[in-house]
Amino acid sequence: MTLSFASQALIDAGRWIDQRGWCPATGGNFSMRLGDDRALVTASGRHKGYLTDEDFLQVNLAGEAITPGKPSAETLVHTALYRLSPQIGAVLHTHSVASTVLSRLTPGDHLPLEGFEMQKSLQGNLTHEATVCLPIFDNTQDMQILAEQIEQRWRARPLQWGLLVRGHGLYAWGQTIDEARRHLEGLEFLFACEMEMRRLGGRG
Ligand SMILES: CSCCC(=O)C(=O)COP(=O)(O)O
Ligand SMILES: [Zn+2]
Repeated sequence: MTLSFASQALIDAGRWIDQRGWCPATGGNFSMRLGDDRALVTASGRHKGYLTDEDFLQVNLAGEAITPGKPSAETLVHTALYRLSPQIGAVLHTHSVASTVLSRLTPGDHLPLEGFEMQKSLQGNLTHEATVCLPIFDNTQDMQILAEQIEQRWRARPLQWGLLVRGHGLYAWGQTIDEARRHLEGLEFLFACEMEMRRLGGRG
């Protein structure tokens, strides 16, 4: 994976995500794996719709910057995911209204989604009849703690596709940037459907 391919892929993803309103007001952060031991991550505090080549830096998988700049405040979540699975090649973190609200409306540690054809947008999911369970973690400003909680839950059972942080947003990932984008878009569609079902009092 070359640096210029990765930064252009994340710039493109940022424009696309911004057009959908999923990263308002500098919210969100993105990364791509550059190899076994490093990743490219967005700099902290940048608007994700207007990223340029200057808005990225490299970090090792302990989350430490190895090129100049201040990495995203949430870098430790990205690097925890890269450590947990060598299959993960890209991570997109967004702050959509649906992920923020639905994660607050849902008690417990996961959001069940069932009965939607679009569950098949998530890798390995072949039917609307299975229940997709998306993990929810309580929000914290301590990224070390959040990263440890993710690692702990992953070791009990590997997580798939993404996770929600309550009242905060979604982390979606994939083997490639294209797969991460598909998981993000599929999950956002499912969240919007679930919100509408709850608003209308529907089931079935
Ligand atoms: C106004 S966004 C609050 C911080 C956050 O949750 C986020 O995703 C952006 O943080 P970063 O340091 O990556 O810009
Ligand atoms: Zn965030």
